[in-house]
Amino acid sequence: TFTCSGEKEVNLAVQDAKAAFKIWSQKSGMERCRILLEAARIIRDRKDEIATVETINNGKSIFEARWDIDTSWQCLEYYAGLAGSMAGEHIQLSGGSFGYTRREPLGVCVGIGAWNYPFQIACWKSAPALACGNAMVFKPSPFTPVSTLLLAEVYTEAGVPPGLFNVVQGGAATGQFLCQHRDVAKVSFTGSVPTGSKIMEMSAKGIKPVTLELGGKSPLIIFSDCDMKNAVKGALMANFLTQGEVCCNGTRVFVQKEILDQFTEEVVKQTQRIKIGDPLLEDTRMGPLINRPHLERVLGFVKVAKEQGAKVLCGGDLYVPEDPKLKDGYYMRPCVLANCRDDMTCVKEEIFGPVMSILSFDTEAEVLERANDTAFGLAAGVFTRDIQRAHRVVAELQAGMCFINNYNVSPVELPFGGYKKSGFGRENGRVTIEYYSQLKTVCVEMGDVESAF
Ligand SMILES: NC(=O)c1ccc[n+]([C@@H]2O[C@H](COP(=O)([O-])OP(=O)(O)OC[C@H]3O[C@@H](n4cnc5c(N)ncnc54)[C@H](O)[C@@H]3O)[C@@H](O)[C@H]2O)c1
Ligand SMILES: NCCCC=O
Repeated sequence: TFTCSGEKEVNLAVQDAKAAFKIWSQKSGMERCRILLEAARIIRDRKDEIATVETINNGKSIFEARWDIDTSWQCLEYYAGLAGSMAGEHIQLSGGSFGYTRREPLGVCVGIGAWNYPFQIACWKSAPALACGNAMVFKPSPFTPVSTLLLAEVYTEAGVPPGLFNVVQGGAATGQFLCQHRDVAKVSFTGSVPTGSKIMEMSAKGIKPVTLELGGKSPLIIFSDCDMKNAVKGALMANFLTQGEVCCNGTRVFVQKEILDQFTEEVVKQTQRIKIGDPLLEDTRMGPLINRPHLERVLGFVKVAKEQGAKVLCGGDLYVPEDPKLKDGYYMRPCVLANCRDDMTCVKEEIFGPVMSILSFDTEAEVLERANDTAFGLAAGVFTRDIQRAHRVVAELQAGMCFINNYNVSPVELPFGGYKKSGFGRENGRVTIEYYSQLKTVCVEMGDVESAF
């Protein structure tokens, strides 16, 4: 049980972060690099312990939580590597005068996280922020408050100044205090579209830049010339990681008519094999959903899908594990829906649960139009052996993160983020440095002032 941080605690956290910023921002990139590398090493060494905490925090399988922790320390390593090479430009002007640019940190940045990847989100935000010389106050979701505290412990042990990475706990009210705080220079948010819109509004009042990593309803397009085995594996990866609670999931699975039956049969077979149960057991691949209201919401989507004419090929109902201690857990069986149409609720709205909707298509032009017919634009995927078609199709897809012949892999070297209502700004990759720093231009006169007066 955690106490929500109120205005007083938020003020203290920001004040402390501000003091730490003064020290941290004066360090050289190489000094910051060494401390971030040490933090990455500590996470790697404590991987099993942190993954266990994450599983208890969120409910995802321990198998998957370990992947999350890997992409977390890798992110710290990646930005540690960039910290030492951040530099401006020197620009020669006439008469020996010149200009130069300095890449400077923003100050105290705020990170606000969702509950599906608590530790990973905190790392994906704090690593580039700290690498650029900023401080960060982070608020995890109140549904998953625990693992981010371990990250604060790790940074402290690695040698960052006290308060450089501060954690406050709470929900909307705490988040609002953070966004409205006058000493906060930037807000990086991961969560739903409606909350993202509120964050942007609050930040606009203080002219604060924002990064918004929001929801999605991403298309996965399977052409008839695909490698069937990989396409089926890709569809499962696109729908059932973290109990389907993944922002970039490819939940609209468009399958070319010629292979619809074969693909569907294989997907259903594999989905029914997913081992559901105690997420701390090594062979479990799907744990419980985040909480009871969310479970009921997801089951509600399946009910509406049936009413609108979809056919449930498997799952979509409550699952009660044999282990009596799990009988009240928020489990459901992963669901595959067939006979879906583009106008159905299950195809239009983000469900954020283990529900795959299969749709059929005839031609490339048709599927592209249907795939892009959404207000979201987070991710998209295509399976085909025709390499020209693969690149032609992704060039047309309105999504920030596109996969060819795979889905939901997260190399930290690649920028991640959305188009349209799925947000803007990026996490990971070199470009994210731009979102956590500002450019100062210095113009140097080597001669006399040429005055108009
Ligand atoms: N694009 C991405 O990278 C990404 C990653 C993970 C999750 N998501 C999205 O997140 C959503 C699920 O997460 P959620 O239910 O935690 O989202 P949410 O929007 O309900 O909450 C996200 C965070 O915002 C805080 N918050 C809520 N109201 C706030 C307010 N008015 N002011 C400030 N902070 C406020 C919450 O306490 C939480 O920490 C899904 O839509 C999912 O797609 C996106
Ligand atoms: N591993 C990336 C997941 C982000 C979205 O939920």
